[in-house]
Amino acid sequence: MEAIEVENLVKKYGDFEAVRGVSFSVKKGEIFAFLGPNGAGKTTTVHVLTTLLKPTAGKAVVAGHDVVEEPMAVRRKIGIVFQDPSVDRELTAYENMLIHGRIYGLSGNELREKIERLLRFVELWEFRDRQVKFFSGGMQRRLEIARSLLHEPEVLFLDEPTIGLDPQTRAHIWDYIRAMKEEHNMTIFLTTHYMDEAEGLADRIAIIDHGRIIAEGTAEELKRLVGNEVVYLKLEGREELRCLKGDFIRGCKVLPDGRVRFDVENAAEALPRLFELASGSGVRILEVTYHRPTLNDVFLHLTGREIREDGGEQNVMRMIMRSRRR
Ligand SMILES: Nc1ncnc2c1ncn2[C@@H]1O[C@H](COP(=O)(O)OP(=O)(O)OP(=O)(O)O)[C@@H](O)[C@H]1O
Repeated sequence: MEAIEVENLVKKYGDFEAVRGVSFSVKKGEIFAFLGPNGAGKTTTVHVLTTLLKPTAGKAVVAGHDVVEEPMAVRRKIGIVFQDPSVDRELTAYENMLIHGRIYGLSGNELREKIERLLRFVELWEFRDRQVKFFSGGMQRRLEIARSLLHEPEVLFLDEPTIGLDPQTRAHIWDYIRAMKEEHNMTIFLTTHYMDEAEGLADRIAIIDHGRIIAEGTAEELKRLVGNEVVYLKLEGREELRCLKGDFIRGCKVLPDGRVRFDVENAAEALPRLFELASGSGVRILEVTYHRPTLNDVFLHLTGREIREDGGEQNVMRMIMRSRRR
């Protein structure tokens, strides 16, 4: 069954089309990532799918309900972790959980047990009575995740879940996300501009740019769009023998620095075969390097631009500015 189905979704702000006809579907139990640079339309799409914004055109069905026709039914079945912090900083972690649970009609022992289980899950149980304003950014994000799980959503939306966090905290949050999928078969839709996050977490990735999906597939499928993997060998031996011949070698070029570049389908599989060919031809291998395309190469290949890593910093600055304004 599809947990999310989106057809030709369009969202305009005035005359500006932020989402320009996107279509995709996400299967139940799948982690699906929207990967794209700042301003690509990721947050806008999340806001439409979570019923916070009405689409200008197109159709979106989440957890079996149309986002325009049955917004309340959608809301009951989804959890959201926003890009900007939304927990109450004056309250304790426990109080934040309690209020959120009550909004969803939970109470008594059931609510208390869930809060304990979830705060333990995100390793915040011992800090439950501390006001959130004394939490680090990572602790706040973990609390937001715990809170979003209180009503056992079928589909969880995470908008840039690790933006601005240090590498160790990011790794922790990735573990929680994987555990939610594995232990609860939860469908997770996440947006990110971090390629390692999309690659490390998502079963499938849609690359979004200027409001359009420009490619979709598993990380491996996307990388194949770029074409070959490349092995560079520094060889010692007769020059005319350096372009080793083999049916798995798609191209070979001697570079000005003396290294030889081999285009192959799969570098890991090609390496031992290149070693064999070299020793058979009496050529000695002095140095080996290889390059497998990254998702950045895919983005570059498709758009001619890079997904800029420093976009994260811009976002962090924006978050700081926004929280100062509050
Ligand atoms: N309320 C709004 N009014 C006008 N334009 C908007 C509004 N919200 C977003 N936009 C514009 O729509 C485009 C898409 O924004 P969106 O926030 O969806 O992108 P994003 O991919 O999530 O990027 P980011 O991670 O920076 O939020 C951007 O050009 C943005 O400036």
